[in-house]
Amino acid sequence: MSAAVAVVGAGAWGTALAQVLARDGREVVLWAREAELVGAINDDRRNPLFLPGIELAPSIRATGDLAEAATAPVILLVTPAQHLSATIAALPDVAGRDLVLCAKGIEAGTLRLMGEVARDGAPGAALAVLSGPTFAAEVATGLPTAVTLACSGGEKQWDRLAPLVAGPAFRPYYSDDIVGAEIGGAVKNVLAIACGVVDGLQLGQNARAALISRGFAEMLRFGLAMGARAETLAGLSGLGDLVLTCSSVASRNYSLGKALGEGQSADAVLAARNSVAEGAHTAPVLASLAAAKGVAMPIVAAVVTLLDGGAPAREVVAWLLARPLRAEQGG
Ligand SMILES: NC(=O)c1ccc[n+]([C@@H]2O[C@H](COP(=O)([O-])OP(=O)(O)OC[C@H]3O[C@@H](n4cnc5c(N)ncnc54)[C@H](O)[C@@H]3O)[C@@H](O)[C@H]2O)c1
Ligand SMILES: O=P(O)(O)OC[C@H](O)CO
Repeated sequence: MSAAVAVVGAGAWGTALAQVLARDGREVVLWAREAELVGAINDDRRNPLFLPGIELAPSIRATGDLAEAATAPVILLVTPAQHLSATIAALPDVAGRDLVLCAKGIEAGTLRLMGEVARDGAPGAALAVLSGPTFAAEVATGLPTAVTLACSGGEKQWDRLAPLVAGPAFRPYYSDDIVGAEIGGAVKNVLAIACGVVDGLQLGQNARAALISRGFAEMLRFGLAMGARAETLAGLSGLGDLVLTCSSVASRNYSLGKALGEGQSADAVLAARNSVAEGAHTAPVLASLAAAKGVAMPIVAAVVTLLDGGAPAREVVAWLLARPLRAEQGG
């Protein structure tokens, strides 16, 4: 008999989500791309590559067989955004299943949001997006948080998914705004890099707060142009995750930005990591998409310049501050 739920991707977030779903002995199948992780999870109850130091629930069963994971009626897709399309293409037919998208990013080249990638790759599946302020290590140790669970299938789909996802310390809130939930998670990663730069340059807490606020204005402008609802962007998957990710070195995106502000190059920082910093991939794609929609996103443009090594961080900040004065609200 197949498990009630499968998690595809055993990085930090997929492993933490498996831990949430596996409460009360529920069997969860966790697909790991790395063969050594299958043994480590099944035999040692550990994920030493991506979530070290956490003992995993006994009802999590790792597999290296994607087809086996795909037999579950509910499948959480937790690969990095740039690998979602290839992962879906490798799945057997998942028509009629619930696919819960958990990656936060926009696909390079095609400029597709994760929902578009999944709709194209798995046309008959019922899509949902799970997104919010969720550092994997905190979630895996049972610290409380709340997320947006946006369901393309409306309340009927929510009734299927919410009881699976919700736990004593993991509280989903219903939405039907798939695009809004996706955009918050993708854009906040780029803005977190910018916040890290501000802190790497030691520009002060006022500057960080100002940047979060002006960054949110960019997220809102872009989101509205893409068809998102303002209240979704102001919720857990938008502002909530932005505040989290812009405030802590536990964020891979923020810590990348901090290193840039301290004078390191993006290439050097990323080459030393095995974990993903989605904002580095999303930034140029987001800048292209915003340009195509006629949406001004100066902070995002500044992050693109910094990631490319196009100018020193202090110069990029000076450029941002010297832009023409304008009204706080508006495009
Ligand atoms: N870590 C978190 O706290 C957290 C929280 C919420 C959302 N997310 C999102 O979840 C997604 C996954 O991030 P993560 O933190 O679990 O990853 P991670 O940085 O912990 O691990 C990297 C992951 O990338 C996978 N990978 C590498 N190359 C691949 C390929 N060619 N095909 C498929 N998979 C490949 C690895 O197997 C591994 O699962 C990202 O979009 C991230 O933004 C992460
Ligand atoms: O470590 P980050 O920057 O990828 O952030 C992780 C999560 O998205 C926080 O919600």
